Amino acid sequence: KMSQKTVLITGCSSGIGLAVAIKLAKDEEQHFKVIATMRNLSKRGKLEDAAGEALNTTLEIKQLDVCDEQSIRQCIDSIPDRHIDILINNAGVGLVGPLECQSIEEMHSVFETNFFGVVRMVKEVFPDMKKRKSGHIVMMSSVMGLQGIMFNDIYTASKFAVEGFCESLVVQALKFNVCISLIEPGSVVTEFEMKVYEEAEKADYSRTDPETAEMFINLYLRNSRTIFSSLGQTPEEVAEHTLQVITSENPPFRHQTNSMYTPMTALKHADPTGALATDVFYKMVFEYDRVMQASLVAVKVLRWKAQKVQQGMKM
Ligand SMILES: NC(=O)C1=CN([C@@H]2O[C@H](COP(=O)(O)OP(=O)(O)OC[C@H]3O[C@@H](n4cnc5c(N)ncnc54)[C@H](OP(=O)(O)O)[C@@H]3O)[C@@H](O)[C@H]2O)C=CC1
Ligand SMILES: CC1=C(/C=C/C(C)=C/C=C/C(C)=C/C=O)C(C)(C)CCC1
Repeated sequence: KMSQKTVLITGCSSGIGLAVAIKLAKDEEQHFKVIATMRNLSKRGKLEDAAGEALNTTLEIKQLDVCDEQSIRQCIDSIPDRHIDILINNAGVGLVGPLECQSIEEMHSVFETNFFGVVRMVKEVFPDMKKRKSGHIVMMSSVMGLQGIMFNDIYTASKFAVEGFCESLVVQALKFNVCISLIEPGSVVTEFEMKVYEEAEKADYSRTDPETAEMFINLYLRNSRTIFSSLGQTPEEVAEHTLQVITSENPPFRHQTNSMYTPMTALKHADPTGALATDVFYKMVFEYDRVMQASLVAVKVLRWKAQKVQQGMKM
């Protein structure tokens, strides 16, 4: 029987982090001891409810803010021998909109969480893993860690930073028998989406020109909603992929969870000048808007039908 592995996950108050924590804690063979962390323990209710019997058996909740070195140190020091087998860097925030409407402080805070949050965690955990000659570090990256998407300039840059960081670190890690994996979901239906829309609603569009504001609201936001409702995965689907990655005999360095996004991330490799990727995105946004909307509706219908068939088979 496989021995129990200690898994520390960041950002477990909602969404993907919560789903991964629950998935691993409810593993039938109890392969995992989950340390589900969140920056604000007053938000623990949802995780506790979902955990049920797993709470305080295979799942333990601890405070950890990826932007606060002291809270990271405290949390990890509280773990017996500081022994973490698998670290899942999930905590992250989004930011959408025209650059001119965003303050440098907001941008800093995206990088503090999405990039430096990962760096702080890895800095604290990697040396122990190297000493033990074992361990696995997993990042919740994004397809936006591979391909930029209009009006996600800063968020995309923060995920590219994570990808570059890992690409560099992975070779050293391999020498110490430590694995690194980047999980790259496309759109996932979580509070993430709502949070960025709410921020977008509060934004001051007088700081940009009317044409840009119009593009953001009528092209980006509208298409983005359609994309989430047609291509969006559930956090449980991403959790299933995460389980596959951490239990894999030979864990992949990169893993996309939604094959619908794979062609989009391959464009830059098909044409190193970058013209193909830029051209395809330009056309999708400005010329084939209606074709794209129509095909997304078709995808939605097909997924809905597939779901019905699946439900039918279960009965
Ligand atoms: N939703 C999507 O479409 C996609 C998301 N991702 C990535 O998945 C990850 C999870 O996002 P998702 O579940 O969708 O979004 P949610 O907003 O549902 O969850 C984000 C989590 O991160 C936490 N968090 C934010 N800042 C900090 C911090 N400083 N310290 C600790 N925790 C923090 C939040 O805590 P709090 O409740 O306190 O704010 C929350 O628990 C992110 O890294 C995101 O970039 C990747 C691809 C697609
Ligand atoms: C594909 C695509 C679009 C939007 C994609 C979106 C909105 C993806 C969201 C991904 C997320 C949220 C990843 C999180 O890390 C556009 C620009 C509307 C039109 C062109 C094609």
